[in-house]
Amino acid sequence: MVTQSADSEASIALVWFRRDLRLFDHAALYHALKEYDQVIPVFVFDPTILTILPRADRRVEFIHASLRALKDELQQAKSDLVIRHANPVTAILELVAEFRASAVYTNRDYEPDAIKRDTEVTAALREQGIALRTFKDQVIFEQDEIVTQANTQLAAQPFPSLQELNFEPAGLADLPVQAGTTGSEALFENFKERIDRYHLNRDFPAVKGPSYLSVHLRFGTLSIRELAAYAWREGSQGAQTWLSELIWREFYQQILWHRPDVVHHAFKQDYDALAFSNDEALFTAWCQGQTGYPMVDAAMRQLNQTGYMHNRLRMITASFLVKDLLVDWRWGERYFAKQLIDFDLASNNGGWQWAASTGCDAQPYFRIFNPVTQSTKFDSDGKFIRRYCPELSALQGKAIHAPWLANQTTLAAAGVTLGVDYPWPIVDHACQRDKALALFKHRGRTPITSNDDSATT
Ligand SMILES: Cc1cc2nc3c(=O)[nH]c(=O)nc-3n(C[C@H](O)[C@H](O)[C@H](O)COP(=O)(O)OP(=O)(O)OC[C@H]3O[C@@H](n4cnc5c(N)ncnc54)[C@H](O)[C@@H]3O)c2cc1C
Repeated sequence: MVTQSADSEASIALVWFRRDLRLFDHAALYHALKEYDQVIPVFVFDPTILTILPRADRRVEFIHASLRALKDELQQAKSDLVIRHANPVTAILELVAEFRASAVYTNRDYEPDAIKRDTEVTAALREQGIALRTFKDQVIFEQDEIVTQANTQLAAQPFPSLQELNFEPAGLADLPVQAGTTGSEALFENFKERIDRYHLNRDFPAVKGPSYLSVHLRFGTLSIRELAAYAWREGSQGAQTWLSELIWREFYQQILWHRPDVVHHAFKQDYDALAFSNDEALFTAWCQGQTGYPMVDAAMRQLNQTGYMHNRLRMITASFLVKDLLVDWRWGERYFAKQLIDFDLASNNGGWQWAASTGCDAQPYFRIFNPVTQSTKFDSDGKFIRRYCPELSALQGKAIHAPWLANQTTLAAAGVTLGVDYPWPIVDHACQRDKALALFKHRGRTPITSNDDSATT
């Protein structure tokens, strides 16, 4: 498919992989293979991004393992992946010179920093008379394209270890997350057996309802077109609901593209003035899963332990942080960004602004999730809570959702002493809800009363 030892007559293009770590249905690769005699696949680890990450980062480990798989696949096709650890502008220019390439093909990335990087690379390449050709690949409404083309042998290229990149393993091997296209294919095959029941099961964190494909969508170890086409063909109610979720992802990517200011500001600009109290102790308790609200705590511990959180729980914990703890949604957004393996700027920002009622098409501010009602509704027998809050596992009945309401006998029978084994609630929901309503209604102006129209869900 791909060659390095270019003969002087052959036309050569680089294909620059970024968040599209696969060979199947890859727009830039498809076009490069069609238009050039020889194609050199390359990947660049950008030190500017890597240096701000912790040394053990599950995402870096996922990318590293997915690159290993991509490289193996290319080597089986008598090709290879060329990897550099350098500033992308410098690295791409050097690779162009090294391989005497006359074009660079890549798939578009819509994040503001990526757009800036690509603008710089485009300008630097233009000075050399080289084009950076970019393609839509991450979005749904694009044709399916299948890549098959054989070519000559490529000399073996080195593969840097995590240590050489100044990282260490972050425990990915202990999680049910398999990198690369092998991982995405196995998950997707499994999900196909469940897709028809997706609309029934997707909201219950103790049930294997969703696809768990988000990390693969994030790093392009599967094709969004393949998923959308499958759901469309399948056509069942479950498949249609799932397709609409894929479209939410698309929607948030479009928002980020058209309104890059949402990275730092509320989409609805008058909500930028919200005067959150930002209590650091409350924020820390939320991060650590020690709020005294079992559903919130189980969710935060799932995030901390696995790098994943169920969608229903992302909504509950985000709402709790903003509307119960009165902490700025950007604090929570940043914490999720650090912890989620599937962290995606567009979806994370969109999800947080939705929950905080500051976003486009967000839930109205007076809809405030009641964490106990949500818990009773979506984890009725407490199975999910018991998995992540084992100290509560012997609590029976409704007490699992609100231990502080249980009588002393029930708590003692379950071996739970509040304040010792498990925290008392760090805030009173009813009281905080009134404060949140007043805060949102007056948006930074002096609150007068909290006698608002409201709804509780
Ligand atoms: C506060 C908050 C933060 C979030 N942060 C992220 C994030 O950083 N990265 C991320 O991929 N998703 C994020 N989401 C969206 C959603 O929670 C996850 O995509 C989903 O839980 C991933 O699990 P899954 O792959 O099993 O989803 P499934 O239910 O199987 O859905 C399939 C795919 O559709 C897309 N999708 C589903 N729901 C949404 C949604 N509400 N918004 C955008 N895309 C969606 C995802 O790509 C997902 O993989 C966030 C949601 C909220 C409320």
